[in-house]
Amino acid sequence: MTGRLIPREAGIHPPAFTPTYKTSVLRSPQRALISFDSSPSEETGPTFGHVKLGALDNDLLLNYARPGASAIGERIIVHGRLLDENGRPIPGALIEIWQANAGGRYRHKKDGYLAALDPDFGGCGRTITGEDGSYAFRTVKPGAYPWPNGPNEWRPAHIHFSIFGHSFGQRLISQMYFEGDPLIARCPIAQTIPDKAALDRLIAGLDMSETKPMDAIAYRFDIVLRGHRQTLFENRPEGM
Ligand SMILES: O=C(O)c1ccc(O)c(O)c1
Repeated sequence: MTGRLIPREAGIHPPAFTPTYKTSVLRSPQRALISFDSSPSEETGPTFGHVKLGALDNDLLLNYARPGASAIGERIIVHGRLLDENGRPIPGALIEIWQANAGGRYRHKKDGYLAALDPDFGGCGRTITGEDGSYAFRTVKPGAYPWPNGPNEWRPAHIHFSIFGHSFGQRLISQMYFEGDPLIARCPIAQTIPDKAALDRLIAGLDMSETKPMDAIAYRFDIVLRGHRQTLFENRPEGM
């Protein structure tokens, strides 16, 4: 059964044109947006259940490391659940992450930051959500890094997330921040989000219950795919 894609809530998502985040200026549309009804190309999508992931794909501590080695940095577990706007789990969705290393440097040819590359850290991982929508990664806490948006601007520690839900229109790309980081309040990218509660939902909380004693600290990050569902649920009236 297919259903309409529900448009984004404009008041929650950051506006495209935010001059304090300089690169948004050239990237943002110059004309008013036009809305089209969704069609099968948005309402269908790939299914990932058949994709054979590698055993270490969700383990960034080891997936780029030399045999016997492990990435340098604060060892963390990032876990949570992928939910629809009614709080129901979304199973079988592909979650991909990418991030800087513990020193704040990406393994990317365009990243020339002074911090050293870690030979045992690549910075990319992927996983598929379980039946209960749950997912987990093992990684290092990324470092903050400077960027040329202004004379002295630093990105808070963050992990990039891409989520493929059950239709192409259910794609979400976002960033996860860490509880207690004073750079979040100073970040022009995070501060493009007009709604304080919506920004709070991008901040993972320390989760002692999933921490592995003497091994890794855990953060919980639940992801809610709002308003883009393909499948209609029985208790959800059409058009809601
Ligand atoms: O869009 C950008 O310009 C930009 C710059 C630095 C970042 O860390 C980032 O995630 C985006």
